[in-house]
Amino acid sequence: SYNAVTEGTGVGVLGDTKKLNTYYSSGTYYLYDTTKAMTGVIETRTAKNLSSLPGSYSVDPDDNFNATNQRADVDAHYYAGVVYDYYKNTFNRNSFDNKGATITSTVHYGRNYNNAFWNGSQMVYGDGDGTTFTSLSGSLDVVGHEITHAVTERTAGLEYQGQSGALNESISDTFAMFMDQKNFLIGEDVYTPKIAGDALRSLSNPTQYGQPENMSGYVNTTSDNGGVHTNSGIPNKAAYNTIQSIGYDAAQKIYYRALTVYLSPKSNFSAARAAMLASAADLYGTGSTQYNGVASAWTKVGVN
Ligand SMILES: O=C(NO)[C@]12CC[C@H](CC1)C2
Ligand SMILES: [Ca+2]
Ligand SMILES: [Ca+2]
Ligand SMILES: [Zn+2]
Repeated sequence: SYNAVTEGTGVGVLGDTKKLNTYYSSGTYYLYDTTKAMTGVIETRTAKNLSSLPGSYSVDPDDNFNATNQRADVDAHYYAGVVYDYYKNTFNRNSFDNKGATITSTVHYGRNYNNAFWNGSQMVYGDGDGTTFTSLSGSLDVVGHEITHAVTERTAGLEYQGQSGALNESISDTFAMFMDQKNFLIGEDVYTPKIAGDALRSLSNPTQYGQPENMSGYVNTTSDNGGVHTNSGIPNKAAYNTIQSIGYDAAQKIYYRALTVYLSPKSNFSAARAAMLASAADLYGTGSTQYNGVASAWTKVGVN
C-alpha cells in the first residue's frame, strides 16, 4: 500500500538496537510515530548540520535505521516515545500540552553543537563535539529533561531566571530521574564519551559537579540567567532527599501535583517547599510519612 504504520529497527548513539514506530509512504520509511493516543504524532527530523528548523524528516529506504549518521535520530525518536508514555501512563497527561500536541525533535543541529534545548515549539539536539558531548539525544535523562521544560512551560510557567529558573531546571532534572530510575546522574550516557564514570550533574551529590546543595551555598550571579544550572543543585538535593525518604512513586505524584496545581511563574525555593507540602497534604494528609519526608527533605537543604 502507499501508506502504512510500520515497525522498524534502529541502532542508537551507544550502539544499542531498538524497535521504532515508523511510517511507510510511497517507498520510504519515516521516523513518524502515529501509535500514541494523541491527536498529534511523534516525529523526528534532521537539520543536516545546518541550523534551520524543523529540518527534513529522518527517512530510510528499508526501515532499518542502522547507519552511523542515523544514531542520533533513532534515540531522539525512541526516547521521545518513552517520555510520552511516561507522562501518559503515570499521570494520564497527553503530551506536553495535555492535548496531544505533536512532539517534534530535530537532531544534527549545527556543527559540533554541545547542547540541546526546547525552543518553545520543539526539541533540538546537537551532535556534540565528540569530547565534551556525543550526540545529546543519546540519553533518556537529557530527552526527559528537555521535554519536561515544555511541560513546565505549559503548567507552572516558572520564569527562566534566578530561583524560579533554577527550580525550572530542577523540575526537568527531577522528572528525568523519575523516568530513568537508574541512578541520580544527569547526562552520564552522553557527557565526555572518552571519560567513563562522570556526569554533567548529580542530584545525590550536587557538589561533585560544582553545584551547591544547600541554600547557604546559593550563588548570586548574572551569568546563565542568574545561575539556573548552578543553583538547581539545591532543589535537586531536596528532590533526592524526598525520593530517598518516601520513594519514587509518592515523590513523582507530589512533584506532578505541585507543578500542575501550586507552582507559578515567580515561585522561589521556599514557595516550592510550600507547594510540595500542599501536594503531599492533598495526596497523603498533613502529618503523613510522605508529608514529613517532604518537610525534612527541604529543611535539610536550608529551605523553609
Ligand atoms: O541542562 C540542560 N539544559 O537546560 C542541558 C545542558 C546539557 C544537557 C542538554 C541540555 C542538559
Ligand atoms: Ca541518568
Ligand atoms: Ca563521560
Ligand atoms: Zn534545562
